Amino acid sequence: MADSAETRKLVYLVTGGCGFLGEHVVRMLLQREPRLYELRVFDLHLGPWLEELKTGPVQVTAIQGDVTQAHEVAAAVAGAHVVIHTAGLVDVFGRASPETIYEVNVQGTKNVIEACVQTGTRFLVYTSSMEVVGPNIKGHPFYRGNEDTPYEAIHRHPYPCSKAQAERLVLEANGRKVHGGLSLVTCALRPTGIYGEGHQIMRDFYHQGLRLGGRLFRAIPASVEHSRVYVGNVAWMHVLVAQELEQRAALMGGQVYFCYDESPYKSYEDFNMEFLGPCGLRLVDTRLLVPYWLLMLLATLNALLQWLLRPLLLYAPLLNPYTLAVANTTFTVSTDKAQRHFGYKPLFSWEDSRTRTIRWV
Ligand SMILES: NC(=O)C1=CN([C@@H]2O[C@H](COP(=O)(O)OP(=O)(O)OC[C@H]3O[C@@H](n4cnc5c(N)ncnc54)[C@H](O)[C@@H]3O)[C@@H](O)[C@H]2O)C=CC1
Ligand SMILES: C[C@@H](CO)CCC[C@@H](C)[C@H]1CC[C@H]2[C@@H]3[C@H](O)CC4=CC(=O)CC[C@]4(C)[C@H]3CC[C@]12C
Repeated sequence: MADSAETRKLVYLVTGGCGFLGEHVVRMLLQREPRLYELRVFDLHLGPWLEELKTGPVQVTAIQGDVTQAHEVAAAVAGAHVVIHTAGLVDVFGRASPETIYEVNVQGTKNVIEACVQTGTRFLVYTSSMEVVGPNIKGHPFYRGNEDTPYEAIHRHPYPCSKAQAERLVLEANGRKVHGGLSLVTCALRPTGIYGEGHQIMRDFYHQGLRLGGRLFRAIPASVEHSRVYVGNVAWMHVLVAQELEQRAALMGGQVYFCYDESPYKSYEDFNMEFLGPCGLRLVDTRLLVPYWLLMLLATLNALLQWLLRPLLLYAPLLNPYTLAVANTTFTVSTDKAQRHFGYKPLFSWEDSRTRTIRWV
């Protein structure tokens, strides 16, 4: 029934569609959007897995392109009903320069907005981040907060600064007239730390644990809690928002939503052990041996080494003053805004999310 030509008429574009989150959004759209006629997957690097999707009832169009190039973005957006903009440079390790991070995250987002306006695309869903809120440079905890919780969102690092700037542009664009005279409807989703199949840092921790004889060493107190969210639920929330934006434009346009599910609040390391434990690793408590000041010293040394070695090679370890500060600051969200505004309920239970992630690791 859903495969008839009359029901399939929507064209979606997913930027960053070959990334960790983007791939899940693409697959979720194919499973859960029966009105889909064409799915355009736009990315700097296209994945070989896209080929297997081309045999289904939906026309899957792979577009190799760069969001920093306005003409490439406009060509991809032209004729799309909905754009889900997940493309971004996720770098808190100093791999890319601040200029490149801004170019991709801010200019890239500007290009997407302008392309919607020029070509008449009305619905834009932006993948923002919890990082636009915090943790801030003062290390203030954000405890069980929601979208309206007051918090001093002051940042210095290029990644959160660029995400905050891009999110503001997207929200300000809500209501702009697009080609044809109708209004643009935008909203932004703010995932907390995403985990699940394809989460590269989780694999890195796993391999590090194997190298250390099946052990990982606790560096952060167990009392520092983080919210985490399963990638399948983040993808589901994007699909649902995209589907509901037209009907609920007045309510949802210009809004931000944290992405949440039933994953437990835990420290970053304890949460990772939910998956790495069943894969044979154990977390050794060495916090009394490695006090915080020593970790900070190591993180600062890493930053110094990165700077000194930059002319010769790229030294970008996981530990630096910024990642240490994020890992060491409580950031948990507790909200039902997405449920109230567009009926979101997690598609995957915590048990499901955990099992799928363990299987992948
Ligand atoms: N991973 C996480 O925990 C979180 C991620 N986010 C956001 O979610 C989005 C997706 O992140 P991930 O999937 O984790 O990252 P990712 O790096 O796996 O995916 C990003 C995708 O964007 C593409 N891309 C990068 N530069 C591009 C350019 N100039 N033109 C076209 N495509 C380009 C990359 O090739 C990649 O496929 C990002 O916007 C990120 O800021 C938000 C919160 C948490
Ligand atoms: C001190 C180390 C000892 O084990 C642990 C270092 C862990 C860090 C690499 C991660 C801790 C928190 C992560 C960030 C957080 O989940 C929020 C994020 C949101 C985003 O939008 C992008 C990714 C990230 C910044 C994420 C990156 C990795 C951590 C800093």
